[in-house]
Amino acid sequence: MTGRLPVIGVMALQGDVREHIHALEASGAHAVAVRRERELAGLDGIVLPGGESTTIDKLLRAFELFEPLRAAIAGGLPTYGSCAGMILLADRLIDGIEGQRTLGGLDVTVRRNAFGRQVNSFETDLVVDGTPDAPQRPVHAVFIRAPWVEETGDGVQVLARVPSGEAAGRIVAVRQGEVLATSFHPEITGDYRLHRMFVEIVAGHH
Ligand SMILES: NC(=O)CC[C@H](N)C(=O)O
Repeated sequence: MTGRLPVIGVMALQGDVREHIHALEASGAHAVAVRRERELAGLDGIVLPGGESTTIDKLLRAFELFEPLRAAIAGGLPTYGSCAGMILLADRLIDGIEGQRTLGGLDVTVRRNAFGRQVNSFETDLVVDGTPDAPQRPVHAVFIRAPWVEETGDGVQVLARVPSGEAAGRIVAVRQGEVLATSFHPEITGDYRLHRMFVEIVAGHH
């Protein structure tokens, strides 16, 4: 794709869409909001932002975007899901609400709201394999009613685990081919190394 910026969509049904658009634009991509099936055409990659996965599931169906997006991801569209986006990418979900569906694409089991009520939201520094300057420079990770990855399939690389505390060792960043997911929200910290990593995955895909 020499000569042009990769075009990366941000699913814009709910959640922190603007922050992801800003992070992508700051990371060498052209970012566009996606609400309709036709807006999937011509994308080199897509980001599924955080928000509330049960609401996003309903909106995906209301906007008739569920099936086209599922098919695009299954067809190899590079995808990055953060928090609720990680839930949407999970092939298997624990603690979803009744009837909640996921788009799938990532061979993992994800536990929704995994960190429990006491530690609903917290922040920690962690090393994310594959980010620029890792392991010397950890990523400051913000978790908001976050999921974790309970189990990974064969082709899934674990990029980060919670370093300490009650949830020490829990998997919070994974990659499978061109699909990337984090339990946390790098779009709100001003450190865009995860977005840069995703833009590089997208650029390398073509
Ligand atoms: N910050 C987030 O995206 C939270 C995810 C939310 N708990 C859900 O189930 O979708």
